[in-house]
Amino acid sequence: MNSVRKTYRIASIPGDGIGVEVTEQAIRVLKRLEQLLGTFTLDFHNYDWSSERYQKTGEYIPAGGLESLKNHDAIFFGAVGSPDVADHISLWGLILPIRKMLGQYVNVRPIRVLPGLSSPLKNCNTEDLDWVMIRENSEGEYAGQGGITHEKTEYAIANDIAVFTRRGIERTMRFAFETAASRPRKHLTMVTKSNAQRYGMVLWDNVFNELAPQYPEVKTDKMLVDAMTVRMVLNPPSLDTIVATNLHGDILSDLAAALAGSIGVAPSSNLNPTRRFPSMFEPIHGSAPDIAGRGVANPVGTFWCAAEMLAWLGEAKASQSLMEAVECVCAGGIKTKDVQGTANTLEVTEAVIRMLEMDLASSN
Ligand SMILES: NC(=O)c1ccc[n+]([C@@H]2O[C@H](COP(=O)([O-])OP(=O)(O)OC[C@H]3O[C@@H](n4cnc5c(N)ncnc54)[C@H](O)[C@@H]3O)[C@@H](O)[C@H]2O)c1
Ligand SMILES: O=C(O)[C@@H](O)[C@@H](O)C(=O)O
Ligand SMILES: [K+]
Ligand SMILES: [Mn+2]
Repeated sequence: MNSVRKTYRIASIPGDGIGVEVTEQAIRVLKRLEQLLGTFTLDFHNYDWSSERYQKTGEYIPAGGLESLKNHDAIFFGAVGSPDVADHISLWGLILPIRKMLGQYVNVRPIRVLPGLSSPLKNCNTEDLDWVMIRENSEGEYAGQGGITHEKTEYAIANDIAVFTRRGIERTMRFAFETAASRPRKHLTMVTKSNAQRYGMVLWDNVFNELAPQYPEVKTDKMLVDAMTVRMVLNPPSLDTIVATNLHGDILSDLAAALAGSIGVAPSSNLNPTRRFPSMFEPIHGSAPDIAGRGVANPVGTFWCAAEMLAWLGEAKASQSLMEAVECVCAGGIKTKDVQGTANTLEVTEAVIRMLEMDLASSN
């Protein structure tokens, strides 16, 4: 059978700090995988959008930049944030405009205790923590509405308005129900704070309750976000798919990653499910200035992102091979310090490449 070799145009935005370190290594792994499989080409275009660039030019994204991202099949992102730039400037200068302007309205954050890694929780094994968090990715406290007046006076007044729209909620909830339905346990937990926030969060709950009957195969429950933190820690096996607002999802996904061993292993997919514009794949962690430049960052979260990106592009075999190689390397104890290992970023990367070579070279 003649199969057409597909080419995917990938925009890479390494960003700042360890974002640059882990992205570089993940691209090496992806390029080796491409060579070994010989069934597709990943055509990377590097964008130097970073805090350094902002300090030089006054902008993270140059004029026309967002438009040029639209000419890609996917975006591979590292992290943004620098001790030299206020965090709200960097976030709103780079990552949030991409999420918003490219319609990436859900942020999918799967997490598991990978083989060879351990949870800080007692008796929490691989099969006990296997979740996927669906984070609303366009509104809530991140909607961008708000302001400050009487700044720098004793009458300063500031607000960030939490915005919830029926449309924004419904598209996220539908994605969450579909995700839950596609998983063996078919269980969806909705996270809310509708006891204190009586408008936006009540609309959030109501849309969820209205949609639930349309997905009869999905079992559901509801958690107030404070109690959710307790359940995540004390009863991880009781959870499967989770849907949360932008801010709650941001916070709970860092907790989830820590419970699975480290923030350094957790991936995220900023998806535009309509596929009108490209989706963006990035580890959930930030630029980690405390360890940047030392070559010790855990690249596993970014490798997992690479696997998620391949799956989204339709390269299921490549995605699976990559994830299997990453899991074998973790199981073999080649791990960074955050997951109780002694290897550095490069050593983990090279071990993953060797594992891919062993697995795939023979089959081609
Ligand atoms: N989407 C993004 O790009 C994104 C996400 C989160 C934070 N940030 C930004 O990153 C900067 C730092 O934020 P922070 O310190 O709150 O969060 P962070 O995720 O960068 O780091 C939190 C802690 O986890 C550790 N860590 C993170 N990733 C790791 C990895 N791969 N391997 C080993 N250890 C790892 C760090 O060393 C640090 O101790 C800030 O400017 C923040 O705004 C950006
Ligand atoms: O707040 C955010 O959305 C990001 O900075 C980051 O924390 C993330 O999790 O993507
Ligand atoms: K990131
Ligand atoms: Mn976060």
